[in-house]
Amino acid sequence: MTLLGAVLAGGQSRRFGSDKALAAWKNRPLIDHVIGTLRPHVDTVLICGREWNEEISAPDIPGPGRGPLGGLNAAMAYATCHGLDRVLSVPCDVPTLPDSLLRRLKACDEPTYLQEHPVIGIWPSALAATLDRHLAGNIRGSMREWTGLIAAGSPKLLEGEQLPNINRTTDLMTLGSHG
Ligand SMILES: Nc1nc2c(ncn2[C@@H]2O[C@H](COP(=O)(O)OP(=O)(O)OP(=O)(O)O)[C@@H](O)[C@H]2O)c(=O)[nH]1
Repeated sequence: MTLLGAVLAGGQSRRFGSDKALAAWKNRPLIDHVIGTLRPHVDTVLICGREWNEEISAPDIPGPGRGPLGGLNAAMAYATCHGLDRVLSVPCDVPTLPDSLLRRLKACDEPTYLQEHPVIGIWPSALAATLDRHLAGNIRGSMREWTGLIAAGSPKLLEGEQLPNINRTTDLMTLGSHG
């Protein structure tokens, strides 16, 4: 089964105070850490909600302001158009995604998201039309609402798996140079 890796990289970064995808950690922007971790797991990487260097990118559908679901909708549309069976979505602000988590999600046949961070999930492209319709009727759909609608599975992190999510500059300081 073919897999599109979608890096959800739009949003406002209000809590961070500046564009957090570009914030440097270990001398590289957060988004580059995420791309580097995701790439070995997928057939194609798509950056959703911004253009980024030479990467393939797509604007949110139906437009900006819909939150992460607008980016996921763009990824589902891209996967459908390019004959990719599934989408593995990740945020741009978790620079140390555990490989074990990505492997576990890839092994799921049904739509599945991580309970602690619903932006991280695996979605069959066959759900593209359902998501598109859902967003067409919502001002700003929430991930929780979407996952409830499709009755997606929701495993938790396993012991030892950590997900340092960077929302504020202090989160980056807490992460330090380890991780
Ligand atoms: N493509 C896309 N991604 C988004 C959008 N909003 C948030 N994201 C991504 O979803 C992930 C989680 O985002 P949040 O931290 O909840 O939201 P944010 O807008 O980035 O930050 P805050 O303004 O502080 O809430 C991050 O990877 C964001 O880049 C959006 O409208 N479009």
